[in-house]
Formats: sequence, C-alpha cells, structure tokens
Amino acid sequence: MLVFPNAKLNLGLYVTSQRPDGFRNLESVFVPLPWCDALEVLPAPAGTDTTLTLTGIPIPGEPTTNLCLRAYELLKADFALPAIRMHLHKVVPIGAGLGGGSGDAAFALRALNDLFTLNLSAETLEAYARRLGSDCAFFIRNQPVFAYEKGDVFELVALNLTGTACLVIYPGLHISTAEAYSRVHPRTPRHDLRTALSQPLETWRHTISNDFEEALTPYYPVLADLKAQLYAAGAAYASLSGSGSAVYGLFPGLEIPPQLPLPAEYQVWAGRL
Ligand SMILES: C[C@@](CO)(OP(=O)(O)O)[C@H](O)COP(=O)(O)OP(=O)(O)OC[C@H]1O[C@@H](n2ccc(N)nc2=O)[C@H](O)[C@@H]1O
Ligand SMILES: Nc1ncnc2c1ncn2[C@@H]1O[C@H](COP(=O)(O)OP(=O)(O)O)[C@@H](O)[C@H]1O
Repeated sequence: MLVFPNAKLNLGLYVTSQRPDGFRNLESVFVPLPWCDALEVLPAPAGTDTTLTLTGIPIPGEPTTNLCLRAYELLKADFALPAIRMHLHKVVPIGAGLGGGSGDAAFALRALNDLFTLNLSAETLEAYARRLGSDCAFFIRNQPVFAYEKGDVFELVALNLTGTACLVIYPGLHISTAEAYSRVHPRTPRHDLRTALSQPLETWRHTISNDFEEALTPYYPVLADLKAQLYAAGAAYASLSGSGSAVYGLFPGLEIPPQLPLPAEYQVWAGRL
C-alpha cells in the first residue's frame, strides 16, 4: 500500500497556558498542506523481520525511533500484526513546523488499519495518534480544524482555502519544538481565532498571529526577512508555521505564487492548497 503523508500549516497559533503535564495549551487552526512524503507499507515476506528503509531527506535519530515504526509498534501491542516492510521517502523538511513526522505517523496508522482490515474508527485512530505526538491526531481526518488543549482536540472550521496559491519557504533552520515552546510565555489570546478567520483573508494580517514568531524572531532574524519578502511579493497573509522555521504566504488573487530570489539551499513548496 502506497500513501502520501502531507504536511500542515498553522493559521494563527496562541500558546495560552502551562499544563500540569508539562505541555502547553494552545489554540490554532490547522490546514492540510499538499507537500508530501511517500510511504509504502507491505506485509514482509514469510520468515523475515519488520524493516524500515529510508530515502530522501536524512532524518535525525536512529531508524528505530522513526515515527512510522513507532506507529506500527503501537498497533502491534494491541493487534496480531504480521511483520511488515516499510519504505519512507522523506520530502517534507524536518523541524520546520510543518508536522512532517506527525503526518508520517498518522498515515502509517491509517495504512496499517486498511492493509490489515483492523476496522478502527477515525476516533480510535486519533487516540493512537495522540500517543505518538500532539500534532499526529490532526492527520487522521486531515481537514481544516480549530485545535486546542495540546493541539490534539479539534472542532471543524468552515474555512475553505482550497485552490489558494501558497508559497512555503524553509530556510534550513531546524528548530526543535521543545526549544521553541521553552521560549514562549503563555498568555490569553489577543483575538478570537475563529472569529478572525471568518473575516476576509486580507484582514488576517492585522488580527491573527503566531506566538512562536514573536518569541523566535529575535534569535532567527531570517524569519522576519522572509515574511517581509512574502508581503513585498503581494501575499495577503504571511506567517511562520507552527514552531518554525518554515514561513508561508497566501496569494488568493494569483493562479500560481510568485518566485522569490532565495538562496539555493532553501527548500520551497509553491502550489495551491
Ligand atoms: C508547535 C506545533 C503546533 O502545531 O507544531 P510543530 O511546530 O511541531 O509542527 C505542535 O504543538 C507540536 O506538536 P508535536 O511536534 O507533535 O509535539 P510533541 O512531539 O507532542 O511534543 C514535543 C515537545 O513540545 C512541547 N509541547 C508540545 C505540544 C504542546 N501542546 N505543548 C508543549 O509544550 C513539549 O516540550 C514536548 O516535549
Ligand atoms: N518520519 C519522520 N519524519 C520526520 N521526523 C521524524 C520522523 N520520525 C521521527 N522524527 C523525529 O521528529 C522530529 C521532527 O518532526 P517533524 O514533525 O518534522 O517536526 P516539525 O513538526 O517541527 O516540523 C525530528 O527530531 C525527527 O528526528
């Protein structure tokens, strides 16, 4: 079975309070971004062990800690799964605020559910996904949502950005999510995100923000430079995604987003949502 785990963008992100479990409560709207990895999951030939092979962007850490294998181990603890062969071709930048690893994990759960006819509901798959990471559950249903608590409880939002031209720029800075959270001071959101997002997209730049952007820009000034370049190129809205370091711009009036003169080592996704 071949699946294409996509990434996500955060439209607004407010870190609202510290939780007793060490995590933070947040409010954000998550939307799918069609920047995709490729993941193949097959039953292993008889008598062979489970394997994961990797190509594409190198993933830090031992392959045994890869979220795809962790997803398999999680289900295997509860169901009599046979050994499998997995291959992940990594395309989505890592430590970018695009949830690439979380998408892989959720798509691995979904693929295993389908391949071995486990008949698990989306709700049950979300419960497994939550155990792999706060972002993972979003990718089970993979539709625009208002996310709150740890970013793993959702309400559907009536937001349709399908077809909107979008440019995503990853400047090559791997910002660890834990480091990013440690630099943010939780506070009450200045705006109600759902109300702000229900207004025309052109108003968002005055009403919606990402708390990580303010906290991280002093350490990584390139984030502000990229955002300014996106606005100068005509973006109606531009922001850091998640805990960075990817910055995106939305260009609702255009068929395709503009090209920016960026260093060759930056990774860029240009297309329509
Ligand atoms: C910031 C966000 C916003 O969408 O995305 P990314 O920038 O990573 O894509 C998410 O909250 C990232 O979720 P995820 O990447 O799954 O984080 P996890 O693996 O669960 O946690 C990594 C670390 O981040 C911190 N963390 C994460 C989520 C949360 N609600 N509060 C936290 O304090 C904790 O220090 C935790 O140890
Ligand atoms: N399949 C995977 N793809 C990407 N990162 C993975 C994967 N499995 C485990 N990881 C680990 O997860 C961390 C980053 O995850 P990722 O979701 O890309 O971050 P972010 O959401 O901040 O962009 C890295 O430290 C990486 O080692």
